[in-house]
Amino acid sequence: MSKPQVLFIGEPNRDLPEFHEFSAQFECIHYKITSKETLLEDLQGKLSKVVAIYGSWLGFHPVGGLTEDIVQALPDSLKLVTSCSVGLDGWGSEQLAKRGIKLYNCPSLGAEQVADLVLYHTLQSFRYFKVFEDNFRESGHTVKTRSLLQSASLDKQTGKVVLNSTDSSDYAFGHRLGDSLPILTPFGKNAVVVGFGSIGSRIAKRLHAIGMNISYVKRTRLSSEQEAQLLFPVKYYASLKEAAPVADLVVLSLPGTSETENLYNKEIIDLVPHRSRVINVGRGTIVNEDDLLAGLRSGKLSFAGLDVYAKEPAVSRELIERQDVILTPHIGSSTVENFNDTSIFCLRNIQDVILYGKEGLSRVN
Ligand SMILES: NC(=O)c1ccc[n+]([C@@H]2O[C@H](COP(=O)([O-])OP(=O)(O)OC[C@H]3O[C@@H](n4cnc5c(N)ncnc54)[C@H](O)[C@@H]3O)[C@@H](O)[C@H]2O)c1
Repeated sequence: MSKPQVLFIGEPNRDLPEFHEFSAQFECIHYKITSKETLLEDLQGKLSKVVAIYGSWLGFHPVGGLTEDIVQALPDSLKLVTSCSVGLDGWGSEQLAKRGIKLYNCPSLGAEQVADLVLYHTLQSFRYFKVFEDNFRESGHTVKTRSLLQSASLDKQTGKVVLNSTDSSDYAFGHRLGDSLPILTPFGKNAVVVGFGSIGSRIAKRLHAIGMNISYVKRTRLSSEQEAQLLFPVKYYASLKEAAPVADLVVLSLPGTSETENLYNKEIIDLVPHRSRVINVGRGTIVNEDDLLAGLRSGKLSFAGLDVYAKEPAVSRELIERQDVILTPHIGSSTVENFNDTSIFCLRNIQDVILYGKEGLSRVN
């Protein structure tokens, strides 16, 4: 008897024992999406018997996501689509539901990793280690580097450090970047974590560990038992607008939805303290990048740490060139452990639904 066919539009780790078991049970079709036309043709032709799609991380993004026309072309045999990602943008959840096809994402298996990245951005946001390192690599001299940066200035308009080459020989402690930017410790400063789910709560734990006071914004407050279980003190705010006046640092760890679009905008930037900082690991649409850049140019904001972007995968040139902005290419959860864990989660869901008649975990439609 022939094995049920599963379409892989992204690669799992084929060395995993779980994949070996899976490939003994299923006919695995490894497929590269080249164009929408070819995909639509193949779905009606050589892929017309697949029972499940392993969507991996990228899914159908190369052809603009699981759009209505692709969903309509999916074979009647198809029972489920799995995504390794938490985010649901581009996965055609509602259209799939209309055709009776189940969509599964992965729960936040990489939440710890995303929180690690926020810790990195937070340390950068107060200490500017990267600016020091970049200049140190140029000069190869510890005191000279600190002296150069202490006598430099940060051009707020461009976000670039402008070195003053005539004054670099005096001893400098390294506690200032030019006249305008003091290097501060995060210890004792206020972090406002917006979106207090799997990732947000782990971010809070790390930022508490470096001495920050933690406030959180969530639609509904945690119960007093849930707050006690965190094992560190937290303050609740019902909205970012209410929390903004205390926010030395705002961390955004929310999904990208119509409700969260432009949540961090000029109105919020006007409310935060002078030299406030922002880190976004949620989705790019949450930050109004024009307002963010205006905030940096005016000096109201002293730092932005971004892992996600409004027009991802593209990033604005001005963000790239500014030294008061640290950019990472959407790698918050990108570790081998998370890659493998999410693969195994998706493979199990396919086995459970197709072979064992179970419901599967983390169904989203
Ligand atoms: N940068 C990365 O690599 C990376 C990796 C994984 C997830 N993410 C993003 O992080 C987001 C959060 O992930 P998670 O695992 O913590 O999800 P989660 O569902 O556990 O938590 C999301 C939290 O946001 C809250 N929320 C949603 N809308 C809100 C609003 N309008 N106001 C206040 N709170 C709101 C929810 O109530 C929930 O507490 C994901 O949706 C995804 O977009 C990014």
